[in-house]
Amino acid sequence: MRSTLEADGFDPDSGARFRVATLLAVTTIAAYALVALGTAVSSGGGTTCSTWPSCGTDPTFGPLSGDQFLFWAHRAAALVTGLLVAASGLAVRRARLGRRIRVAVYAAVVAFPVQVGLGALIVVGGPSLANTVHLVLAMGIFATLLVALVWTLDTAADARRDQASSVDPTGAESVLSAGDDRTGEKPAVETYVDQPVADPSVGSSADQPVEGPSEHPSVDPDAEVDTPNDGRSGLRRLAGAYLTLTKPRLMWLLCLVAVAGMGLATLTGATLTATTVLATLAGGVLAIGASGTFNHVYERDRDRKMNRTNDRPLVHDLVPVGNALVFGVALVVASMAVLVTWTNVLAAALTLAAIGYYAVLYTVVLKPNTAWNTVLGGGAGALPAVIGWAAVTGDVGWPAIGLAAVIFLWTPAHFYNLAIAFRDDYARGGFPMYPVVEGVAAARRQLTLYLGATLLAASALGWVAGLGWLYTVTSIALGGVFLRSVLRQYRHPTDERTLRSFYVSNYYLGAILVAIVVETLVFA
Ligand code: HEM
Ligand SMILES: CC(C)=CCC/C(C)=C/CC/C(C)=C/COP(=O)(O)OP(=O)(O)O
Repeated sequence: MRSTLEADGFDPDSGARFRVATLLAVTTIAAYALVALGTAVSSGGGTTCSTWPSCGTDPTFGPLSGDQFLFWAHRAAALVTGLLVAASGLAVRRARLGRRIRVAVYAAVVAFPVQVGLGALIVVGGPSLANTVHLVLAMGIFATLLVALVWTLDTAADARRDQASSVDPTGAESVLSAGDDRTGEKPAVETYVDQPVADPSVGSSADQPVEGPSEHPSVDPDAEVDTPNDGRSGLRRLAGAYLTLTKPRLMWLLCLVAVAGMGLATLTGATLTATTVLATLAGGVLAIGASGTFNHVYERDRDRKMNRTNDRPLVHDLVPVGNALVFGVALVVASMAVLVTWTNVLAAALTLAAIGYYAVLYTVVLKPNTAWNTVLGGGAGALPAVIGWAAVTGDVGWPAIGLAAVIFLWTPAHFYNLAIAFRDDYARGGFPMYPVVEGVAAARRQLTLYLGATLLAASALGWVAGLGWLYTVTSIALGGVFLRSVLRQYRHPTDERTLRSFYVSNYYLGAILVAIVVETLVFA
């Protein structure tokens, strides 16, 4: 039986496709390093290098300054990436991959020498427009390669499914198409059903004996705290229940976002005092606690239906709903009092908006009604960047908006991992999360593209804010780790790997935020 891919003139060997994908992945990560180094080089001042290609220095003798190191690293990365792009062009041609993949990779092959020419023009004193075009084209090359890579991985997974079907057209095909997510490697135990869940509101997959993600015991940070009858004294259990309502595990990263926003604000020359830092963090923690509490109250009936959340305090009446509401309101009042007293009205108003965004816009309007809930909901988590900046300066600035954009784009790359792993659970709860509505393959594609956009936004932020080598090196290293982690899901789409990407997403963001804080507050 000829597979559909063969009928379309494709090479049916999934192994060959995955090998091309590996080369494309390395090329894409190298292209990202090139973009990140490029933004660092152009924001670090164009005077360090005055000649091309020698940079006016000999790299083998004498210590290089930080800027010279970045210039040399940029040139070395350009050389390596150029060779990889050329090799990728040859590889997609030889593997007879689909037309759109070839066109995308060839476009990168053609654009690359143009980039080199523009780079040389900038160094020898070309117009400033050349700098902007150089940067935009670099981002375009990265984006084109990433899209080609995603298409290649998709066709490789399709080919693998086709191959598995043709090996066993009766049993395996039906198992794979109905129950597996395209891999055929470990059916039934750890892989996903690659089809949307038909009607999320009735949790259609709830009755299937799904093993793995939906039953995963450890990802819910609240699980141990909430478990009723766990032998703790009544008072400690009650305190634990109230603490759980505030969603404490989320706080460190959101606080780090706010501190990074404050750090960026100091680049304007504004002074940062210990009072501002402490008050912003205290007000922020109280605000996150308030919005988390309202989220628990509103979702208590759906939480009861989901394995991941059915041990939450309100599901077990550990806290009466009325008390939880009073607790939430008290936290809002305390947060506003702290922020107005020790920071400023703008920071307080933005925090109130963030509470409304998460507790009402996301929880009540978006989450139960649209698969866009995560994308649009990302604005809530992005606001702390602007809040931190506003607490220091009393206004809103571009670097803060740049950081907010990074968080906004990062959110789907963060949460879709969890949504994929727990898609049956979300379906049970009646939530139209993207993988529930559109299927796992589409969600993974989206998350990869959002990750690419996050990496580009992080580079743009480095450019706008003039961040230096620590931020650049951290972005490249952790960005590469995050991208690799997500790309590995295509080849090994298990819940374990998907959840690993979820945690890697937090480490990535945490690391670049720490780099911002160190560069702006420690190195300054
Ligand atoms: C629409 C936006 C977001 C959604 C839907 C989302 C969803 C989730 C979910 C469901 C969890 C599991 C923990 C739990 O049950 O409470 C989680 C964990 C977490 N999220 Fe997000 N998240 C979003 C945005 C953010 C943002 C903006 C940040 C910080 C900048 C963040 C940081 C974290 C952290 C630190 C964890 C804890 C991971 C751990 O258990 O160690 N999230 N997120
Ligand atoms: C300053 C301030 C108030 C900021 C608020 C921003 C905020 C708390 C963003 C986090 C969003 C988040 C972690 C949602 C959790 O998803 P979920 O609620 O869908 O998770 P669940 O399925 O576990 O309920």
